[in-house]
Amino acid sequence: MTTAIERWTSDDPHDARRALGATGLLRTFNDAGVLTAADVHVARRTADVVGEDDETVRLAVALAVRAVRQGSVCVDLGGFADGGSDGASGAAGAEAAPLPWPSADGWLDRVAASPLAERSVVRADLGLLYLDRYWREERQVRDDVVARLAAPAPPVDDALLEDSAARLFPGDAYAEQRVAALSTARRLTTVLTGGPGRGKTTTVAGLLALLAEQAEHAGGRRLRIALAAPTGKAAARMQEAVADSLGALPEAGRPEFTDDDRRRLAGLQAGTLHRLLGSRPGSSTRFRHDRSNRLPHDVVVVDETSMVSLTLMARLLEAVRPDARLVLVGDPDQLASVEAGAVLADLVAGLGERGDGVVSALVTDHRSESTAITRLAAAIQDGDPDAVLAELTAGDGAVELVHPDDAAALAALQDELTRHALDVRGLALAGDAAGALAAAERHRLLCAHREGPWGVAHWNRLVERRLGEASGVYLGAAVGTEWYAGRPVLITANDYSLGLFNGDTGVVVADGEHLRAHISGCASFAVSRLGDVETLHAMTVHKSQGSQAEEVTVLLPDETSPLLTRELFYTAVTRARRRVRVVGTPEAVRAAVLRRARRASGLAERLRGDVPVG
Ligand SMILES: Nc1ncnc2c1ncn2[C@@H]1O[C@H](COP(=O)(O)OP(=O)(O)OP(=O)(O)O)[C@@H](O)[C@H]1O
Repeated sequence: MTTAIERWTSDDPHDARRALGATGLLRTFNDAGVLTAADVHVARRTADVVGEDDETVRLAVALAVRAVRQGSVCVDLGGFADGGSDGASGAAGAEAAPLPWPSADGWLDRVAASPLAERSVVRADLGLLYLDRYWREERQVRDDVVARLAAPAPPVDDALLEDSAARLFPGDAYAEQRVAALSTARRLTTVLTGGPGRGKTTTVAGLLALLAEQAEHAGGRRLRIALAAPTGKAAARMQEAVADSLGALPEAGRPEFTDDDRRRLAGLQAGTLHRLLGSRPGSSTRFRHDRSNRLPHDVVVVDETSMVSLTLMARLLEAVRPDARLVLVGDPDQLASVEAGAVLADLVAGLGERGDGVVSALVTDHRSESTAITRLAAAIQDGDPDAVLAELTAGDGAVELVHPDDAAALAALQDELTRHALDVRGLALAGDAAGALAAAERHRLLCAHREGPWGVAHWNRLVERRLGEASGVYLGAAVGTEWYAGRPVLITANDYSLGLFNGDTGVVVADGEHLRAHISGCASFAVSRLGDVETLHAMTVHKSQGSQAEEVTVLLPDETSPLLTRELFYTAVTRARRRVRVVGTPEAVRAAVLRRARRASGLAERLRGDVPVG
């Protein structure tokens, strides 16, 4: 039986992923780099406790643990036995030696009949194998969504709603958003999707004005609105964009927010989902607000929902009041959450086909200055590698493909990166913080990997070395030289005392004898006060989610990299506003377009099942 399953490899006999003392199938699959020590450990411990000796059952449990580690909610054991990919990661590795996969026939049934299932350690459902916690969470999300969809629609004054929608979403130019906003206003639970610049935030701003007006018109108290996002940076961006929309000067053909709208929405603040739900020290999966202590808000809007894991969605759904509106906003084509689940994509897949307005998709691009970038992103979404390659090689200055063996082009890229870094450094040395920040945000170098020749670490070092050579000083990771004027930085952990969020970016700027880090949209800090920072000459595509730059260079790894997926490529390309350069072989481009970052999950199927159409 052939296997094309992602494997780790290591020559180090002491590699921490090797499970000491493992035997039988667990040993074989650990040696082959399919399972890590943690997968094996959990399977062995739980099986030993209940006295389960069947090696194939033990292997199945280890694979379920592995699946969660890789972002899936469950595992399709049949997918392995069929050969081909594991269905979850879709990863490559076809040249590795064949593995002794148990026959798919009866494998899941044996697990279902085992004491491990009896004791609810694992669950077999929908032909999939779950660890108990994820099975519960998936069913809870399904049950809560179904209950919300079956609940009566919130009352609205239709005439007033239509009237105000015409003012807030005027004419043909805003027709798509008007339809979406009206549909959202008339429902308790909705999903609003769209890629970058499709007008999602504009729609949210108008929608909130509509809802606040409705509440006031109904004579009730002021509408309580929660704006939340998975990261602080995304929350800050939403707050800023909504405030910009509300405060925009009157202009013919544009949304017209009145002083009454502004009064009703004054003081609107966005925050992280964790903060909204009430983080509890020592627990990342339980919050202060839950089913017995619901959130007080009448409307809860969540932006960047693609980054929300199954667990967090479960916690959100149990905390939102059953009669409060919930609006989930995001781009289901982007990379999914770091933790297990692909909830937004599942909601869209499970509810989108109903065509009843629960899912509204915004498709018109209002931002990209380049139609070539828009076409490239669309071709990636369509999974059409020929169209993607045609777009990349059409000679449009806005999109470009650079072959990694093209030494001259790579040298030119390095020169350009150095020039860009020198520009930033020049402004930073001169103490021009605003100029340095703007220059730093003009270009982003995005990598799939952290390590290796196409990884963030390598390119950060390379740019620092060249910058140092050009500046005549040593700059870089060594103690005492890591802080320098012009160092672009990425904040990697929330720091509530400083008001800094994971994902914030900035530049180090000279202030007389001292160095200060100026963070975009935030204050400046003595560099000694910053703890969790990384250098940002290059960053991972994952970390770039939720931000855009004028120009983007994407370094694709070779086609065997398991990280190379359509979602990664799409996310990277859509970070660019004006120009995108892809460094990779045509084979890597093809592999990226064709390989889905599929996460095994049963949520879409559960939702497709028996949700009432309302
Ligand atoms: N119907 C429209 N006509 C013209 N311009 C629009 C329209 N809708 C939005 N815009 C403008 O397009 C830009 C992008 O809109 P918006 O920020 O609402 O998109 P978004 O989907 O939230 O983007 P992102 O996900 O990248 O934050 C904004 O400058 C906005 O003012």
